[in-house]
Amino acid sequence: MQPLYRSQQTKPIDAAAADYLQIDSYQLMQRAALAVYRHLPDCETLLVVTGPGNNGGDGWVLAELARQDHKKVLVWALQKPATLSGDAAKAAEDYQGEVVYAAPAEPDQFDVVVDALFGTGLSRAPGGLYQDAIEYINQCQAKVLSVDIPSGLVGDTGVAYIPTVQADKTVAILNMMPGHITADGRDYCGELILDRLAVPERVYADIDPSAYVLKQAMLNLLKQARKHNSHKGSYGRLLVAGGQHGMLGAVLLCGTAALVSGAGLIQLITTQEQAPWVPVHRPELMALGFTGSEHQIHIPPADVLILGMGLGSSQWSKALWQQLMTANIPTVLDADGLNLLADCDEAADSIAVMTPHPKEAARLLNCAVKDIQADRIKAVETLAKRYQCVVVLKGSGTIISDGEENFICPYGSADLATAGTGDVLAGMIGGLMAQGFSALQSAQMAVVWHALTADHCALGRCLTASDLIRHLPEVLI
Ligand SMILES: NC(=O)C1=CN([C@@H]2O[C@H](COP(=O)(O)OP(=O)(O)OC[C@H]3O[C@@H](n4cnc5c(N)ncnc54)[C@H](OP(=O)(O)O)[C@@H]3O)[C@@H](O)[C@H]2O)[C@@H](O)CC1
Ligand SMILES: [K+]
Repeated sequence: MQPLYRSQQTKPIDAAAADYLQIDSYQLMQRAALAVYRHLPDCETLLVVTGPGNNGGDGWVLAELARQDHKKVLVWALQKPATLSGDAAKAAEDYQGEVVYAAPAEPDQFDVVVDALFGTGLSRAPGGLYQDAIEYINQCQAKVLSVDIPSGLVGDTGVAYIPTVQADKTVAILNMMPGHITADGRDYCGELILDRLAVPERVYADIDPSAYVLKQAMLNLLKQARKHNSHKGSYGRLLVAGGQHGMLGAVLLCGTAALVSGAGLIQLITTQEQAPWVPVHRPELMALGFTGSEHQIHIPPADVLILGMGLGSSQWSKALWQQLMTANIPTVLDADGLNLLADCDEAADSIAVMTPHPKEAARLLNCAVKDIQADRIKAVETLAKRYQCVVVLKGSGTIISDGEENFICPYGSADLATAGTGDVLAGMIGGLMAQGFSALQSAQMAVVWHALTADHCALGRCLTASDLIRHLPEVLI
């Protein structure tokens, strides 16, 4: 899997790469700039906006390459060459073309704008001249290409400062960062290209990544034929509990998704009144009614429990939650199941996977949603360590953590921002666990499958959770 590194890991990566290529850091910068230049959209005229560090250095080198390639180039330097240091100073010195130190008039004279303001060294919100430059870039009609990362986007977290360059294309050099694909990253990078400068991944074997990118190929496991000599009992017994009055849809979506994911036997637990309606909607699902706190539920044998979708927070909800959480069944905890967990101090040993969205994560960690989004990796890791389980933090660039390693999904889109898609995901995770996949593997495969199905449907805002379930099989063909 593709590793993602934090900014503090990029210096050792650069050093290891230079060492492997047997070149110095300036030659590495030249290779980086050439790599970015190769991805430049077709153009005659370009503006290269350079900042104070080595990202700016890449820009100066790229500008010289373009000049030598007979393009009409203008560098807009936010920092005078005399104030630059190291490789960036050398790059500015080697540039033989035209330079300006203020915003060029007529921004629409350029075919392409290269954003070389900040890379991995961004340390605060861009203000003053830098803010003006980013706003200028964002107003240009030209195609915008960002060097390494859009300026203003924090590589470690994917938080986009206001303003951040809105790139059409981003060329990441040597390595990618979590911020390229989680939180705001996908909204700012445009087309994302990684250029490793022909340095193999093994060169960084000693450097611990912050996370890995999940891959479509993980789904190959689900494409394998099942043993001919098997039966429904071979694929697990699953309980799906939740759906207080008026919320039957949540457990139906979850149970149906588990069914389509291949789980053998599925029983829904909902209110006494709603239980008879379950087979009417989905004859493959069995149902059990729970009347309330005075009802000691006879819990059927189960390999996995999925708890929380539409569960609510009433006495009925709490009583069902309490009984099931102490039943010692490996549990996928979702939605209101997580909110009830946040309200209690009891140990919850049976949780195998939890699937919070940022608001649920914030309740569990007793902080604000913006604190979760400010560092999604830290949040998911903290939850995984605290509850000793696999955590799936949903949102743009869903992150999975088992407390040791983190995995980010690069697929999916805002098409999934619709009611019930979370219930579907929980059903898929539990459905895969019931078939014998580990909690981590189930979470990884379900997240990728769910996201790719949305991409495959390409229904935009018209996608519904039911569509998603219907199209799941097509991604495995
Ligand atoms: N090393 C190598 O071999 C290679 C590196 N490569 C390239 O280098 C890039 C990393 O370079 P970098 O470390 O110099 O960081 P970079 O992002 O250019 O800027 C840091 C400067 O910006 C400043 N600054 C920060 N925030 C600011 C703000 N809001 N407003 C104003 N100033 C602000 C900060 O100042 P300070 O925070 O120290 O006050 C510092 O002066 C990397 O992304 C890649 O493109 C490639 O060529 C491959 C080879
Ligand atoms: K940049």
